[in-house]
Amino acid sequence: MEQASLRIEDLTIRFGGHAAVNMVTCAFRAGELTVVVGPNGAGKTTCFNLISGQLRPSGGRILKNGQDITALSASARAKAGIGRAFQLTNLFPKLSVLENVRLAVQAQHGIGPVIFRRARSFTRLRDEAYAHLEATRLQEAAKLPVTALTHGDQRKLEIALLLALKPDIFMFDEPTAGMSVDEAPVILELIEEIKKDAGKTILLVEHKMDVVRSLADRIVVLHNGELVADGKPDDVIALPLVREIYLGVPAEDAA
Ligand SMILES: Nc1ncnc2c1ncn2[C@@H]1O[C@H](COP(=O)(O)OP(=O)(O)OP(=O)(O)O)[C@@H](O)[C@H]1O
Repeated sequence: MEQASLRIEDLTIRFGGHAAVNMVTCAFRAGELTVVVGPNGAGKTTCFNLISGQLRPSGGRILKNGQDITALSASARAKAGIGRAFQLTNLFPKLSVLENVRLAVQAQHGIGPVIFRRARSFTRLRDEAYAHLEATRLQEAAKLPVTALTHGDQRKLEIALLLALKPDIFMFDEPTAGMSVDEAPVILELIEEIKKDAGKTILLVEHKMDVVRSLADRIVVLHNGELVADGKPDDVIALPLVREIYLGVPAEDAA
């Protein structure tokens, strides 16, 4: 069988006596979009935090392309290709949207935030940054300071910054949360675009069932920190256990 691009084994974290993620084992493959679902408090975000390195597990391990990355810091994991769309905290608020993405592109090329000696390389980096703004439909906001962005545009910028890092594993935690009905489809189309690249592995935490159905190749269900289902969307959604715990309806009443 094809080697998983990302594998978690017996992943566990306890807060006090409570296991927020409990012995979760799961493999993710390139070319596959897995949606992680589960009720509030199921452990989805905690699981993401463990994979991206914001939290250290109490037990278990994380492998990327067969290499154990459990001991790596969050930034080392990002460099290793694990890309997570984050709330915008590391931005330069006085700089424009384009400049912020350009700095991310520059960092990905291993160039620090230095004054440019060569106009040509500067132009190349800026063009690359602009392409990410086009992909996220942010080109009209290119010159705005990041503080002037609407909530929806901030979420798009998170994804533009993620694209700049060129990860091979993409992690999105409710990417359309708080977006208007006009804006959400842009993000979903963008995720569809990323999905076309067979080399990319995508993990998505999502509550909205229409989004889950339209994007998922596979669904993993967490409940009380444990993995309770893992499989093809139709099969998982049809499971009585999933209908009860996730949709909150007895199986016979589910539409
Ligand atoms: N830093 C922490 N300290 C203590 N408990 C925590 C911490 N982080 C998460 N938890 C607990 O772990 C459990 C899982 O939380 P988590 O946020 O991962 O759930 P979730 O599935 O993402 O829920 P939601 O859909 O509401 O975002 C919850 O009981 C939560 O209270």
